Amino acid sequence: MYATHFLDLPPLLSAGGTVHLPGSKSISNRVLLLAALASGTTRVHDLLDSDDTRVMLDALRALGCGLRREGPVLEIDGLGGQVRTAQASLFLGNAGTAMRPLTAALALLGGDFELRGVPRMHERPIGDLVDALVQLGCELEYLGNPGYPPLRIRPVAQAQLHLDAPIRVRGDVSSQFLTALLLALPLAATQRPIVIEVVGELISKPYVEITLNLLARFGIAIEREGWQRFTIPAGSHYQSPGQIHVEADASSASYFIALGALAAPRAGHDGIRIEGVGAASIQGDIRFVDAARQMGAQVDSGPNWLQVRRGAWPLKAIDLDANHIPDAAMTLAVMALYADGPSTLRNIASWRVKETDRIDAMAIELRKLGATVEAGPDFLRIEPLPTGQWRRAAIHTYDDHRVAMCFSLAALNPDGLPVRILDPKCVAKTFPDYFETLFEVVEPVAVPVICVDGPTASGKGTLAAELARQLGYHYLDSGALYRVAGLAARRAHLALEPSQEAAIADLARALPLRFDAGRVWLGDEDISDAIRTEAAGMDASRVSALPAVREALQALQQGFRRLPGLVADGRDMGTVIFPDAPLKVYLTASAAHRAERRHKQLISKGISANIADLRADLEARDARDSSRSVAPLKPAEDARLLDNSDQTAQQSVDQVLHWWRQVQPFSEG
Ligand SMILES: Nc1ncnc2c1ncn2[C@@H]1O[C@H](COP(=O)(O)OP(=O)(O)O)[C@@H](O)[C@H]1O
Ligand SMILES: Nc1ccn([C@@H]2O[C@H](COP(=O)(O)OP(=O)(O)O)[C@@H](O)[C@H]2O)c(=O)n1
Repeated sequence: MYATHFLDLPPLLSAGGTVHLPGSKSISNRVLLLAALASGTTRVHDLLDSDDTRVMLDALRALGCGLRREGPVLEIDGLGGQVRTAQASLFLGNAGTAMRPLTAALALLGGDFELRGVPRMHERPIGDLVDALVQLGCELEYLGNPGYPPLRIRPVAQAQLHLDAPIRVRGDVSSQFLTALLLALPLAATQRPIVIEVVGELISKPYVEITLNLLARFGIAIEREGWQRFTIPAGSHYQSPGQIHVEADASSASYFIALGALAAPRAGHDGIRIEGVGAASIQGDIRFVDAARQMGAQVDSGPNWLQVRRGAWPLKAIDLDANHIPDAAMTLAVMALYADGPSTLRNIASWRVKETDRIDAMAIELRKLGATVEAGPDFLRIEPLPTGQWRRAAIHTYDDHRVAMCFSLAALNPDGLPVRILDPKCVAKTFPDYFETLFEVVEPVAVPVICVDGPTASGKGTLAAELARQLGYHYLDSGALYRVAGLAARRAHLALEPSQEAAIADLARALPLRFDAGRVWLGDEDISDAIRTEAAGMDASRVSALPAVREALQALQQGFRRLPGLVADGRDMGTVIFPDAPLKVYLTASAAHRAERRHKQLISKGISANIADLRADLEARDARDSSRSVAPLKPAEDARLLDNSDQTAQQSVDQVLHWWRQVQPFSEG
């Protein structure tokens, strides 16, 4: 997951390959609640691991459910319809799929509970559900604004509930209210049937279908008359099915279906293959496939897989009532930029009460890219964005995972512009590794590299590692490779001189080297400290003067150039290894400053050192690095010089980030 302030997606050229998607959020949280209410133990396979499922699991744990993880399987001991903990305060983040059903279940279970979430959760309506529960005789109280969480629930005896008249609930704001009642009311249907009547037109019916489907798996067969009247039979009892598999998330699949439809084919691949969800899915969002086909995508499917290729190009404009695929339809809004005419998404008023007001959010961000968009109370109309008119935009994501994911598709723009996604970690709600998964199947125009070259102890490593951290880029400490080569040669008793050049190069080519969490491994040995001594630096400088050794390490270094970008530090990053890098920095500081820094660094590690010796050593190393015949230490012609003798490390970082913004600007407005 990228926990950076922003993530810059380089322009993308093509896509192809296979993706395995995480489990569906809607199915995961329903299954967790049903397993918790049921009698018996349920083994849940392929559960989604995300913010929303985590808050649900924390809540169930607090309610006294036994939860055990066995590798990829989660075992849940059901409460059998009885509370174990009669009092709890539960934090449910921004998870509507936890807040709504838990409100209903806890109101019926009997206990003293408080339910809270993040500030946005306290702006998401729950009044219609609370009204329905109060009608029934449950005791709920608003702790903040009426109609919204946080809530207080007090115990009531089942005997006090009014279950004879049908329970009426509005269906036109969120289908989650009905889902919550359907999931929870079997608790009270042991003696008599319970009828629920929907007031107003029910939206998002497919999500209710998921609910009914999963209730059936847990032994509860709801009778339905149209979408208006639901009867929970007398004697209903939740029974664990023993094992249950969570399908991959069909809404998450929408980004990859769109990718297959939008991207040019990637050499050696046959479009995008999506594993874990397909034609047999119980999720309503699988019907996104129909919409994508309507826009021109070629989609083949099996029960639990999809294969998507680009068909019509440009895509065909669409005019769609998207009420049946509210979440996935956001992806269509971005696809519409690549269509042959204006597209309209209708009947999407529910977007306004999701993680954010999604109609406004989509309109504002699409306009930032340069698009012409009309936003109505319950519709969105998007004009295609022609070549030459795209703009470099920093996309605000409103703590809404779907905004972040669907705007990543803007990186396929024909103008070859990068896209900045602000607060990329918001994808953790349903798909923590979304960007990593995307990067596995796309081919960028070029992966950006920032090179930091310069003499020893100028602060290259410090600067480069911090830049990489802030940008979410990979980091290459190329000096470490020469240090390891020097160490390996020493251990092999090879003289570090030209007579042994071929042997050292062979050794370097076959190094079983691994970088992991800031440590350097050679085979099974952590050699991070062994290569950091001054003697190891000298040895590195010696082997690095041998052309065959440099040659042997070249491909290894270039292999670090992976999405979303790379910061590389060394001596010849800008001159030899990445000559096309868009930003090259040549970092220097006076010999006196550098000797002093190295001295402090060594002392802080408990290694005794003498400034005069260090200075003599580093000047000798500078001389050798600068005078060698291959890849001598010198600034690339297009490098920006930075003398940081009088700067703090933070000032150097700020300076380079400033240059990077000049090279790669984004408009925020
Ligand atoms: N701009 C700076 N000002 C002061 N000290 C710095 C600066 N940059 C780095 N340092 C310190 O200098 C030492 C050497 O930096 P390092 O990044 O290891 O250099 P290099 O990779 O160029 O050999 C470190 O202890 C680091 O904290
Ligand atoms: N790209 C690189 C990186 C390091 N090196 C060599 O490897 C030695 C150690 O590099 P380093 O970056 O770890 O050294 P410091 O600058 O940290 O002292 C340098 O003195 C160079 O001789 C190189 O030749 N080319």
